[in-house]
Amino acid sequence: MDPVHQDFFEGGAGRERTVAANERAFQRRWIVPRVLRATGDRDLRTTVAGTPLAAPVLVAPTAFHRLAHPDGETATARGAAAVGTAMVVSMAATQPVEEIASAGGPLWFQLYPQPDLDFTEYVVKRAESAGCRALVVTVDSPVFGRRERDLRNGFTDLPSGYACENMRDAAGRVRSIAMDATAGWDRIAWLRGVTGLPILLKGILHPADARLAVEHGVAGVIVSNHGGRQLDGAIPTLDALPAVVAAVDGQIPVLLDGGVRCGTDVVVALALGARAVLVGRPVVRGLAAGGAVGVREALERLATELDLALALAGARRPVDLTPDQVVTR
Ligand SMILES: Cc1cc2nc3c(=O)[nH]c(=O)nc-3n(C[C@H](O)[C@H](O)[C@H](O)COP(=O)(O)O)c2cc1C
Ligand SMILES: CCCCCCC(=O)C(=O)O
Repeated sequence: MDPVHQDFFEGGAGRERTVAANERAFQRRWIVPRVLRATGDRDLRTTVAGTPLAAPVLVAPTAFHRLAHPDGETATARGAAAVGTAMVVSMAATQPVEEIASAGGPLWFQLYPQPDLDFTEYVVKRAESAGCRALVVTVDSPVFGRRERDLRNGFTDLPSGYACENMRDAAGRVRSIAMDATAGWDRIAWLRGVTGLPILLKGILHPADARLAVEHGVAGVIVSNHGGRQLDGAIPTLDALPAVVAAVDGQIPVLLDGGVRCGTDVVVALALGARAVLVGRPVVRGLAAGGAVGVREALERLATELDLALALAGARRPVDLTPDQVVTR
């Protein structure tokens, strides 16, 4: 991969403290296994916002897949479909959502709230028509994070021949993605009025925001700091998870992303109350290494490791894990 593009995929905001801390937070957790629990007949399946998943690991929305592999987002979707999980298509995808949907697996669509409401509605309807089953609204980006690597590399736009294909308006012109610092909770109420799709908010870290999310009728929250690409110094997602889980009090599912790298990480997040996790960079690395097959292998490896870790931790199903099975040292 072009090292400039690799820096885009791997990098984060500021001094990348939060990027590193997301992974480190998992290193500080230890699993306390239960025994003699008859875990022979394991079942990894779960359902989130009406979408059945073969395992509680989804593909996080990440931008610009054609820079990682010529087959782009369609290859990622094929890899996700092969393992029976959902891909969240980024608003900054480099292929049209209709084409990505041809892979056949379940898709959700990620949206940055745009200041132009008519255009926002147009994009949402397009995702709906393409068959997306949920809308993931990214709420941690009122402005764009300062990505030092990209600034150093002069990477400010897509190379010619690439575009954010889901930002085309009705006339076929590609709009720039705006970060809308004017958006408030009323925007979520407005979105609920324009789509029947379940809405999940991505980028929740504070328990008070989790409660507001419940009050605004969303179908789920994703505890996320955008993989450390927005607010450097933001709390690692695993550290934020327990308070968010307590705040929603079982009323809606809580998902988590950031730093999930292996099956035992998934076990820890599930035990602390996440219904499922999403993975960003591991999927992009799989895509860069081997297209759809690379994505499939990255996701398969996580599912296989999760299956093994569940058995060894004494759980037959993800819901059998309990918070007392994780300690922090
Ligand atoms: C290269 C890259 C591009 C991303 N693009 C988006 C995006 O378009 N929309 C979004 O909501 N989040 C985006 N994210 C954040 C991811 O959805 C996710 O929160 C994060 O990658 C999870 O952390 P992980 O990479 O450690 O798994 C991006 C992350 C990366 C690494
Ligand atoms: C203004 C371009 C938006 C691309 C956003 C992709 C993204 O969220 C990221 O973290 O990178």
